[in-house]
Amino acid sequence: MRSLAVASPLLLAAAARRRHGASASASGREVISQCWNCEINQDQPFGNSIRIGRSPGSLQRHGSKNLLAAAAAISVEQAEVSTYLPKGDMWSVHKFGGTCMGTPQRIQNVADIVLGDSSERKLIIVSAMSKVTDMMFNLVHKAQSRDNSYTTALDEVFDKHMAAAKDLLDGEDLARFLAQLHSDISNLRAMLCAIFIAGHATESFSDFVVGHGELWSAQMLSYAIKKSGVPCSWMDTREVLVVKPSGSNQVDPDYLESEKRLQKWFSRQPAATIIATGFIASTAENIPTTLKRDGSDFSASIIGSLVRARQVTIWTDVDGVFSADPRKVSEAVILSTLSYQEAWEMSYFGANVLHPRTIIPVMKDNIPIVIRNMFNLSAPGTTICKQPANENADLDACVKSFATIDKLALVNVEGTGMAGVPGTASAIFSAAKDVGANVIMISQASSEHSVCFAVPEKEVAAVSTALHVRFREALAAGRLSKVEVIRGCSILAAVGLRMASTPGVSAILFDALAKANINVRAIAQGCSEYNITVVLKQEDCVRALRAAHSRFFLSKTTLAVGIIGPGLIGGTLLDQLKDQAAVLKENMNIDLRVIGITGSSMMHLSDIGVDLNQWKELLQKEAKPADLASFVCHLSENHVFPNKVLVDCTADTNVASYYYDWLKKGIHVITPNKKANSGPLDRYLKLRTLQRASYTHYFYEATVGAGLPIISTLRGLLETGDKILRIEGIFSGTLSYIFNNFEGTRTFSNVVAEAKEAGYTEPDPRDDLSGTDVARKVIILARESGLRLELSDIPVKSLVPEALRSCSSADKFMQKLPSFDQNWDRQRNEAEAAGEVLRYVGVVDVANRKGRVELQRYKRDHPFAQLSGSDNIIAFTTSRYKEQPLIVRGPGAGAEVTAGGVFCDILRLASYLGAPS
Ligand SMILES: NC(=O)c1ccc[n+]([C@@H]2O[C@H](COP(=O)([O-])OP(=O)(O)OC[C@H]3O[C@@H](n4cnc5c(N)ncnc54)[C@H](O)[C@@H]3O)[C@@H](O)[C@H]2O)c1
Ligand SMILES: N[C@@H](CCO)C(=O)O
Ligand code: NA
Repeated sequence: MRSLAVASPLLLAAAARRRHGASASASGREVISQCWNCEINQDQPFGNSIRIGRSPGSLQRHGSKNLLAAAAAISVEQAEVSTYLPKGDMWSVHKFGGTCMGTPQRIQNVADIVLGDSSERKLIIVSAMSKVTDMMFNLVHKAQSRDNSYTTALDEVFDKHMAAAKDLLDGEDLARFLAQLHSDISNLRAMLCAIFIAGHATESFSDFVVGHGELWSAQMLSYAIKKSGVPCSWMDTREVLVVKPSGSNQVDPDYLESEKRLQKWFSRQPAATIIATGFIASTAENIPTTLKRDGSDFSASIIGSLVRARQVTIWTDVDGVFSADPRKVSEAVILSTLSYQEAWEMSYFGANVLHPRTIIPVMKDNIPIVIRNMFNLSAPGTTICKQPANENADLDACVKSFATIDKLALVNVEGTGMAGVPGTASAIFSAAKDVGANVIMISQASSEHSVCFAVPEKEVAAVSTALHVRFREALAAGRLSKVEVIRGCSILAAVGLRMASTPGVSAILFDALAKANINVRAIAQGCSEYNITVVLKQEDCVRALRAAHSRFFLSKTTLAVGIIGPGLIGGTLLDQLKDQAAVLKENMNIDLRVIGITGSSMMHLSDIGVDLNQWKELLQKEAKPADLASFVCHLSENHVFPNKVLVDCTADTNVASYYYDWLKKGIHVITPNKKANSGPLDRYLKLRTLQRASYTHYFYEATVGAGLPIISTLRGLLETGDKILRIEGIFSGTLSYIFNNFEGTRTFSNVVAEAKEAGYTEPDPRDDLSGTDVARKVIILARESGLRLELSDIPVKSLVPEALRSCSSADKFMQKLPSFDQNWDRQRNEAEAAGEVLRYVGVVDVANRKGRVELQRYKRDHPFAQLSGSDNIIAFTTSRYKEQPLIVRGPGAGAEVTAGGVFCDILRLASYLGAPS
């Protein structure tokens, strides 16, 4: 005789009752023995099993339902309720999913979390260990396909749990668990054998097999908790949760009946910590069933509602609910709160939040659900609750999240014959329903000339055919002009409860899409206003998502920065940005992201921001050949960041020639490079005109006096109506240093080498010695003051010996310079004999519309003779500062001060863009 063993949790319950002193129903046992000729094994530590001594043929004859109904008979006849289930704030409910229960160590961590919760009463819902539910489904699948490898697959299930238990438990607890596991596995083996023979598993048989994963994980966790001395019971939720099937793959909880059963269960086992199985339940007839997809979350929510818990915490492996899919939007942020409706909307759109039905049970009692990361306990998680009343009503905060759905098609039904004709919409959608298509969004303009709706792309052919059939006559008669299908569409949805009744939200959304050059095919917004749905081309979807997300979620003063020329100044700037970025973000809400660095040979690009701690290595190891055009494209086509700036730290005329194009593209420009402002006048004027006419900014403070506030001082004077008469001074840090230090102790060429070494000179020091660099500064200030001068209009006294002007490189020049030292000694001695010093000065003679650059001798007590180091001194003589000029003095060259000046311009830009002051 073959022996088949079946364990029903309801029978387990009966045994549990016996352990607690209640008597099992004789009638229940009778039904079972009639059907199965079995004996109830009462020795099992948890629940029991029934040894069945009849051929498997009777399984089909009587059907699984009879068996399970028999068990029901036992369970329905219960002992009197003696202890009432307390309800309310003392309860906290936790749910741990399969990943959280994935290994013995994780189960122990779960136990620690549970033990760490100081709530008076705790109910913990657990899923099966990760992958176990799939393994169990696979067993059923194999058995019913008559694949006898189900037996080895069952061994794997056994091994997995045995290994986990051995790791986690010891002594008597381990022995009891293993005995139960053995017994369950042998029952399952028998049941699978029956399924194998029948070649078929009923849904309830399948649910019964599959639910074992939860039974084992719940028992293991309860032992693990007990091990630390805390009393703890485990609950087979099939004894408690009663659900009714409702349509395809859905069930509705029967709250009244479930509450009654929970009361009863609790009266028998009034523990303060209860570990309950997720996912599984039973029908009103006590047939095992499951809560279907994401069932454990649903279990937690239903049970949370039954005990009116203070909170339901869903533990998972992410820090909370993101504002958008983080795989698509690296900038996505964790939301601290979400209303029930928002969570609902988002989960509809495939955001991995919670299944919408999970929210319903807790929503009616306003019980918050908190999503927490079990692997990052420091993350506070996302709380899903009733909309907090005093939440900040900032326009940008109205949108909580963005979601997308791909692989859709739009169907557009168009024609003049629809307007004012009742029933057209009904006919359209009943045609869609008839072919089982799921309509995802609908849009109809009030002119009623067209109705458009989105369906999954795979369903559109059937919908289109159905519509052509349904409207054959209308199409033939011309009342409808077309039934059109547009494939390759996606939906972008913006979700937020506060969008309702807040003007301007959709304007911001559509503005962001427009700026990213994205065409919107259809729009829908219901009058609940929780959701704005936009249909667009699928290939635009991620770009649209990023553009919209960044517009609502990034700080308004997030700046994407492209650095051109990471040499002395550019490199120092990158280091300064690295050191200061966190402070700026924290204190001023300015988020600076360097998304590209290009030198003359290599460039490194990043979509979200280069790690500035290793920019040098990245530029060597993760770089591609430099290409300015694609560098600029990388910046301009980035739709994550709303504001972009190119910082030109080269001395290159060619790079400077592109500023106009960049400004035209809406990219701001900042530079210490003097070439654009001192280049051809017409180009300069064109650039400034464009800049004035647009809201794109161009800053170049470091072109004169490095970090000293020269340009800004001049602008301040001009803009407030002062009249500039004359600007004169020492504009060259290099030449200042040279003449401040050329005092007879070192040779002239030595001092030049020192200036180069100190980083004061231009890449080629001849640009300084020739006076060209000073002439450029004079031109920049002259033009700023309104003079229309060309560089060639400035007479310049060059200090570069005639013979060295054509030297092929800066290095060769430096090598040959010592041969001219004697000449310099002579000039210096002559000046000294007259009590004077040499100084190289620039003059902008605004009154006479002229400029000049010259080597002059000054008396030792003249302010220009008092300088040290690389000091610049600039004197503004104006209508207001006539008697005494306004003087700005300080180091006017060098890496730190120059990069600091460029950095200042970046922050100036941020404040123009709305950063706090
Ligand atoms: N050194 C100072 O004290 C000072 C002060 C004010 C202004 N500036 C200006 O700052 C700028 C940079 O000076 P620096 O001392 O850092 O020079 P640098 O030679 O050290 O750096 C310039 C960098 O630009 C790169 N480069 C050149 N052409 C390029 C191109 N077409 N594309 C990409 N990269 C390119 C070079 O490879 C180099 O890395 C110059 O315009 C200079 O006039 C310097
Ligand atoms: N080479 C320049 C740098 C500052 O523009 C100087 O020496 O002044
Ligand atoms: Na300056």
